[in-house]
Amino acid sequence: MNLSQHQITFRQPDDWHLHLRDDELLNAVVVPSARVFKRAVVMPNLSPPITSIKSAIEYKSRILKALPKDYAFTPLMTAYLTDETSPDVLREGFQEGVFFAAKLYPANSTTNAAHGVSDISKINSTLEMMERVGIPLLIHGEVTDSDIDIFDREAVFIERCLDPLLRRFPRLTVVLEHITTEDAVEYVKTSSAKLGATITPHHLHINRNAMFQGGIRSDFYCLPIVKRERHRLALRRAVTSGEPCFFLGTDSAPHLRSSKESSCGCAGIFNALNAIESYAEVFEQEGAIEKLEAFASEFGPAFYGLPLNQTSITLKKNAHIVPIRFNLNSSFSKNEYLVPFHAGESLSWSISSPKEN
Ligand SMILES: NC(=O)N[C@@H](CC(=O)O)C(=O)O
Ligand SMILES: [Zn+2]
Ligand SMILES: [Zn+2]
Repeated sequence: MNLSQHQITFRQPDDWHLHLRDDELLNAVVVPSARVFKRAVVMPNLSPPITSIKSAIEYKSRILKALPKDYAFTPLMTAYLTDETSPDVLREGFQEGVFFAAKLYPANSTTNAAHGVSDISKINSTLEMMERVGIPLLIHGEVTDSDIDIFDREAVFIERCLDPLLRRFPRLTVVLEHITTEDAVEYVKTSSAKLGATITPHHLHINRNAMFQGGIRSDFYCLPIVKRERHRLALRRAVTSGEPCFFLGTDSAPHLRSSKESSCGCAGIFNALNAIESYAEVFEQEGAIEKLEAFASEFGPAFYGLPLNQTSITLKKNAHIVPIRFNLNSSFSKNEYLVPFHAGESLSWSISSPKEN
């Protein structure tokens, strides 16, 4: 890492949790991610979800086709687990290099999770196979029981589902995605090195007040829902702790304006436009900018046993206002657009294009 007051150059980062969507929206959102990140773990919660080898291969080729020619970007594809997942298909897809990991959405826990797993015991044989073969399990860690308060769903998931799962499958590689609580930070930190966690930029910046600042603000609604201030502070300590179990995953989750501004708005924050700048802001505020590289570019590959990127990126001290809209092309209705995270706010760092070392 080359660090001065005005510029930081560091190993090119990867995004270990990303929603790229499909079709025209994919074409619009892939570029902001691919201009910064070398690799990204692409979430399979499309409609219909990515459950077969064929659909993953086809989706990957649509992603690559949506990239400008000179972009070197590797999408790492995931399989969406359902009650009906065939362990043989998953194993074959992994061994052929199509699937990088499998994603567990508890049924109805989040966007496009209706086909998710209704009860973890239903996928026992799949989990046994994953542990044996070495397929990582990525988890949206929230229970869905209506009697559990939405702010407690992650902590209850850890206690009721994750902890028993890790006891049953101690050699399974597991990532608890987009953690949002002090409880998750403590649990992951004190578990075996087989358990890691991704942390988003937005959960480092906002607490639950943001959703109700002067009115209801659906742009700050995502799942797991943002929590109290003490949880945000615990997450900030986690990312700057230098603990290798915590690594970067933006969970950038674009939804069209009509889906966000609605009486039943979708969960998800589109942060791909300025994700690395957003993380840099946090690390600088915490007086730990020198810890950014390990979190963004080293702990993820180390966790997954992948090579480190040999390219680098440069962030320059260049305060700028984030646009209030990310416009879409004419294939969308003219009322549609995306609102980027930090819309209208000032961020201190700007990225120059990635370059070779
Ligand atoms: N994070 C979100 O609020 N939304 C994600 C789904 C997810 O990651 O849970 C989406 O796909 O929109
Ligand atoms: Zn999720
Ligand atoms: Zn997500």
